[in-house]
Amino acid sequence: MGPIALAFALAVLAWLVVAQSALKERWPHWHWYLTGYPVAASRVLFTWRKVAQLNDLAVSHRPNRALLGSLAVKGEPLRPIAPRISFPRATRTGLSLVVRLHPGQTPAPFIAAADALAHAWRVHAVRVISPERGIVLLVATGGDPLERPGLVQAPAELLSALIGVLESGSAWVMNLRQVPHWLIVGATQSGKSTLLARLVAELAPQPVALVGIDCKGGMELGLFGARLSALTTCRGEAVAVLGALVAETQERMRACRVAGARSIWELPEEERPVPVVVLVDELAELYLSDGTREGKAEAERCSTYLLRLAQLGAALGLHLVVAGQRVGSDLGPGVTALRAQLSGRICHRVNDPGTAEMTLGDLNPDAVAVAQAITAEEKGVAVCAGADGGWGRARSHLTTTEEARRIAEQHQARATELPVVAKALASMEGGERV
Ligand SMILES: Nc1ncnc2c1ncn2[C@@H]1O[C@H](COP(=O)(O)OP(=O)(O)OP(=O)(O)O)[C@@H](O)[C@H]1O
Repeated sequence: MGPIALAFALAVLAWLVVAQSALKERWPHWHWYLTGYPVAASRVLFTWRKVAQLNDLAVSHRPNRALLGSLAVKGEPLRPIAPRISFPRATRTGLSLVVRLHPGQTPAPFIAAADALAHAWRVHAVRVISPERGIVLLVATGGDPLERPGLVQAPAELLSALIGVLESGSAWVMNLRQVPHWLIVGATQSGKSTLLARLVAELAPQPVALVGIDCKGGMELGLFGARLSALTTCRGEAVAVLGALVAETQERMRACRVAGARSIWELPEEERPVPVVVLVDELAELYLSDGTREGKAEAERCSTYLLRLAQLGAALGLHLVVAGQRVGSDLGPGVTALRAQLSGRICHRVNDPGTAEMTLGDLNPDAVAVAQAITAEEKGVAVCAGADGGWGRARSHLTTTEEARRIAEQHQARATELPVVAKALASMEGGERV
């Protein structure tokens, strides 16, 4: 090959490399269709029989028992047959294929083999769905969809917030009417505050009162001060506000009883009190006592009030969103009881396995392992679990501090006054706190 031909070949190669990385950056799905899909589809077709046999997905049509003289012997029949699969179909983020189950098979062994399939096909993950009896759909995702999550849409609903994107590519929505209370955990710099900022930005335009409890001096929630109906910056104030909110639940209960309603949502619209979302940043600040008698009493009162709000709040339009770096029974006996009431769970990267276990362990042990695998680079990535037992990885949309402040100021007219809370805070300023 002459030097000119060599230079030309190198130039073409360099151009291909640049074009491919530009394609990956700007149109990732086209990059996948042209380069990733053909390779992955061939792997699926060439490896299916072997992978099915190794993972007990293949069955034999012959019985696994036979008579040997007067003895019945049981064993593994030779030549098990892998279930039939369709040709892998390309999707925007991966591929999918249909498996027709043999009689007697169920989707369970396919679910157990999902990880082995992902490794065999060298894809990010394989999900197993059974859309109809006798059929299993294997959906493979080529790369991690949370690395560069696209923008998604969700219908606007009262008390519902579009938080980000789920691993499946669909919208990650926090709907407080469906799951009334949430626990959010994550180590420092994992993305908790960004998630809270996103939640405030989504709730700010809605007719909802927001109460901030931020005992780290109001450094995090203070940004949204303009849109908050109340903000407490120390535990003394938090006790007063939480106590006032418990009194508010009693008042709402009385109103419901008089009207013969079982929740505020059954009251006529003009009589319905405004829903309240209480945001707590750093749960530990409310629970840890400084050893003094007053400190202990304050922590106990916080714990009792939070538990009371979590128990009664759902039907009365009072919702808790509690965030913290660590959650463990060492914070106090009330923490485990509170966790049981917070049915929505979000676990970012955590420093200790105990916190992941405490957040997700009672819902799904597999979710704990996935949460522990979140790395420090995956900021905003979390495992999210709802009341229905379903869970998955997700990533919040990045809402900057500046954006959140701007949205809060834009909607400050919606910061409804809560008279009982204002009274409790005023009485503190007037006397107890000095
Ligand atoms: N969804 C996201 N996508 C991209 N970057 C994110 C996302 N969420 C958070 N980050 C980035 O991660 C960094 C830390 O986020 P954040 O302040 O929310 O963490 P945190 O858990 O609240 O930390 P701390 O407890 O120290 O306040 C920020 O610089 C933010 O830009």
